[in-house]
Amino acid sequence: MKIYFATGNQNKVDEAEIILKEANCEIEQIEIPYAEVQGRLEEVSAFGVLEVFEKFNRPVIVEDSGFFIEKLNDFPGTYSRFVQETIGNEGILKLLENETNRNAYFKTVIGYYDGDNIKLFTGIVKGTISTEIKDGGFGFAYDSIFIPEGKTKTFAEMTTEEKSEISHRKRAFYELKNYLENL
Ligand SMILES: O=c1[nH]c(=O)c2ncn([C@@H]3O[C@H](COP(=O)(O)OP(=O)(O)OP(=O)(O)O)[C@@H](O)[C@H]3O)c2[nH]1
Ligand SMILES: [Mg+2]
Repeated sequence: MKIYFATGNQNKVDEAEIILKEANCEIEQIEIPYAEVQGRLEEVSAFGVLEVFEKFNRPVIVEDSGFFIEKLNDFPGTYSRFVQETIGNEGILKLLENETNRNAYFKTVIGYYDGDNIKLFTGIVKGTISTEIKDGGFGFAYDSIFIPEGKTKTFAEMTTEEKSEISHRKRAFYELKNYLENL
């Protein structure tokens, strides 16, 4: 089955392809921009997929993800991209300097629309923020400061395949796959 994925983020496409490889799903990235409403991930994905469908007229998905830090009241959340591009991981580590509560999680919400009904598929992975940047050359954005629970390496120290075994994106795309297989 082919899934059209409206995103400007190649990292997401690469991970989705790895996640769905053995499910004979083909991912085709389409570059149809959409407004990201100010709100929760669910709202960004729901409004975004409607806007993309209006222009594309075929079943399509969008994905909105965010990084949520417990001690900072779930900051940066839906502003993750802006925060990554401004203060970056060094800034996040500065905000958490000498902080013992380093709990954080990634969340992905995929919005799917085929003209009939909108479906949202969610994936969450909990973990902690490292005390220093630990970059093994993999991943992107916050991956080099995020240690998923039960692991000792950051996402950026794991290969994309290893990350995609447990990531928020894996969990959301598997929910989508299961839904599409039973359509
Ligand atoms: O370390 C990370 N590991 C991940 O697995 C991950 N997934 C998303 N993000 C970051 O969170 C923001 C999402 O924003 P986002 O969902 O709007 O994506 P985006 O704007 O990059 O692409 P698009 O799909 O909207 O075109 C952006 O800063 C992404 O870099 C991640 N950071
Ligand atoms: Mg975005």
